[in-house]
Amino acid sequence: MTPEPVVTVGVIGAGAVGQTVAAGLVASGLSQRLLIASRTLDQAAALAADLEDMRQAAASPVRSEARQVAELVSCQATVIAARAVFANTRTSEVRMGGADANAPVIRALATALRGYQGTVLVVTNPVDLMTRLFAETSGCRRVFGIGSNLDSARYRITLARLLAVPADAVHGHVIGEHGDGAVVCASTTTVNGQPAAVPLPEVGAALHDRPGRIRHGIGRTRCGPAGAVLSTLRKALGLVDGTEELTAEYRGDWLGIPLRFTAGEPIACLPALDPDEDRQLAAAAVKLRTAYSSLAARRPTSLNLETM
Ligand SMILES: NC(=O)c1ccc[n+]([C@@H]2O[C@H](COP(=O)([O-])OP(=O)(O)OC[C@H]3O[C@@H](n4cnc5c(N)ncnc54)[C@H](O)[C@@H]3O)[C@@H](O)[C@H]2O)c1
Repeated sequence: MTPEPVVTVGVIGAGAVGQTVAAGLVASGLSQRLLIASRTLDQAAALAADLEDMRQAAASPVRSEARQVAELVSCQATVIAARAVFANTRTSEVRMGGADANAPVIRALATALRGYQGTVLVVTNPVDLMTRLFAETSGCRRVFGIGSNLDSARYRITLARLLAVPADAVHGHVIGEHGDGAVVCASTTTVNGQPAAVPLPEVGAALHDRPGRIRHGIGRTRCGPAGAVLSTLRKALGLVDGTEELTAEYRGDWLGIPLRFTAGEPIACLPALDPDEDRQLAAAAVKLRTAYSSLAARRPTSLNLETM
């Protein structure tokens, strides 16, 4: 009998999100091996040691090792959760506040992983721009951004709470930007298979406030994005079929769109939109296209590891 192939997942960035994703991978056994890279090898080695302790204590089969970024080319999938050191003082368009600081990090990682054949999941914000930047700089084919699936998960639990129904009775998507240009697909949302009356102002306010409340309480959002990463990895690695709302190229723009994965292969499946949702999606596309062009037009600053 031929042995089962070993699935190896890479995680870049040993901070709040990277740690939570990595711990989720060790706990779930979704992959057999985990390679960690970060700004320094010492940082990656520290997280790998902590994860090895977890493996031993929890009797998990998943081994963790520290590596340089370029060595992650052997991984079937790689998660990018790196963040430059900068103070984000924005109170609106908060995620966009990371564009200039994080772009050089993403460019450097994309250059190191040029030609990579595996799946790349970008978490770094502003995720719609950073996903496109990584894809265009690296030339990698399978690059997706995490964000709209987290928004969709938050939408479903929020609507379930507002309508006093179980969360798994709610089906509906949030697409467009992972940010202020998110589009709630209310017209196709169902509860127990029936069209739902979505209280859009309450839903919008809850979606907008939730990340800030989490950050205020525990410093960073980490478990929600990690859940969205693990759920996407299962589909992208072909372990299960299903739909995730991910940043991907769609009709020339990069934004959050539902992708249906079958045996690991994605197909875009945009739900029917009413005229208002259609307008909002078009506005999100223009906003992201414009922000990306102006990011590309600004002179790339060289990556200085000492200042990160
Ligand atoms: N898309 C989403 O849904 C979502 C949700 C939460 C957070 N995020 C984003 O994820 C990113 C990470 O967040 P965090 O809270 O884990 O940040 P963090 O500051 O806790 O960790 C960032 C890590 O990246 C490492 N790093 C910095 N430069 C690097 C480089 N050049 N190469 C490799 N590693 C490098 C740092 O050393 C650190 O370990 C942020 O941009 C954040 O806004 C996105």
